[in-house]
Amino acid sequence: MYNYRKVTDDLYWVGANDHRLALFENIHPLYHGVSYNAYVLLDEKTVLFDTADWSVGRQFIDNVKAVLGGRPLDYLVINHVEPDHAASIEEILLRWPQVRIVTSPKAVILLHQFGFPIDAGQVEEVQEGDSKCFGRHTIAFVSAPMVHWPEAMVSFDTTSGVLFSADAFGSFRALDGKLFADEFHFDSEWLDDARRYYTNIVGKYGPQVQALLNKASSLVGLDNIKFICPLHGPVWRRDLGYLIDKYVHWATYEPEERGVMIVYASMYGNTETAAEVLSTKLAERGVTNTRLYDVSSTHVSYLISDLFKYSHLVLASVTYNLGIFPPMHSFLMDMKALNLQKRTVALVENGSWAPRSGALMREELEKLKHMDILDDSLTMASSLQEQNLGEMDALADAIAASVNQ
Ligand SMILES: Cc1cc2nc3c(=O)[nH]c(=O)nc-3n(C[C@H](O)[C@H](O)[C@H](O)COP(=O)(O)O)c2cc1C
Repeated sequence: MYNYRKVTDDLYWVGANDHRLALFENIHPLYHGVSYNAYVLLDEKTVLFDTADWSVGRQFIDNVKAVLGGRPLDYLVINHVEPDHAASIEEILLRWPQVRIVTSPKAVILLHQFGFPIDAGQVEEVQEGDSKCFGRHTIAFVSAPMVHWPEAMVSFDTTSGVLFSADAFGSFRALDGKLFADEFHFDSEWLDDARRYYTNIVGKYGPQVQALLNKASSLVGLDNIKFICPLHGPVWRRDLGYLIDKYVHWATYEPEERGVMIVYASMYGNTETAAEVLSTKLAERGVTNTRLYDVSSTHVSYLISDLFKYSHLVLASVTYNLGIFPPMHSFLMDMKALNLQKRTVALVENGSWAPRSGALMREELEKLKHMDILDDSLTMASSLQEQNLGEMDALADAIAASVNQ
């Protein structure tokens, strides 16, 4: 049974929701599912923008057929070839063999690599600056390299102001029958999923996202964008500035809020206690926009997401066989892989015979850009003791002063 949604008078969402996938990209946990979005434009010509993951292929095809209502499918525009969007291409070609494919040259190479059987004769390659008229609507194509794959492009309908944004502006979480961001309480229901999606999937490519935002501004004009139709998550038709502002923060690695993320690594609870005591002391100094995480039981995608949100970070770690506690080391490696920068960091180390974690974490943090590592730190010997409380107070003072700057 079809279940499509009308976006504008002649544009339809024909995607579908997946609630069964446990790990997105086989890495990132999904507790609220994910949507795979595709769109059909009914102009003089009919145009499908992207397809959907194989897992929702039946629903997707039902939706496309229902919207076409017996009309042929004339064009398939492929903005992004990642299999969670391109997997159903073959199904489209089998059902509408005369369809013509409009995509970037790099996408053609990847389509062949993935074994999606496109015929050279049915492909129309487009470059940045090209546009194509489908009747009433003219679509301009803008390359979006490494947002987040090399072949990615976005398509802008110069007639209706619809930006088909590929994976840009996407989000985890299924749509569950709704579609538009204004049909949700986005801030409370979606923002964390949208941030966790961007920071872990696209976060490394801040400069490339900034380049795309600048192109959208110079080539298209942000005021001319009336709808944002991403490949995951809600469609935006109002308050686009809210979403673009979030992207500007995330792409430039500027924190959204002045607050403190305390991430601890502890085996027997002593370092955990120290992290709690620090959080208490921060609260007593009026710093209450804080979050406390156990690095062992929090999936790193959530830690990365909140690190893009908050201005300050405390890393409290045991020493483990003369090294950093492995889950804490993994978190540091993920920060580096995602180009994380521009944060103020405080360090707490614990060790029972040769504490080293603080120095080792500092070494890793110094490899990141624009990280301000506070001089004040704390070294514990197995557990927090009376003689440590002076250092702990000084550390809390230094963090509070920095947050309140
Ligand atoms: C397997 C293991 C390896 C450890 N390796 C070191 C080490 O190399 N150097 C050190 O000073 N302490 C070492 N410790 C002690 C811890 O760093 C820490 O002091 C102790 O676990 C208490 O902290 P916790 O209660 O937060 O786990 C180790 C502890 C364990 C269980």
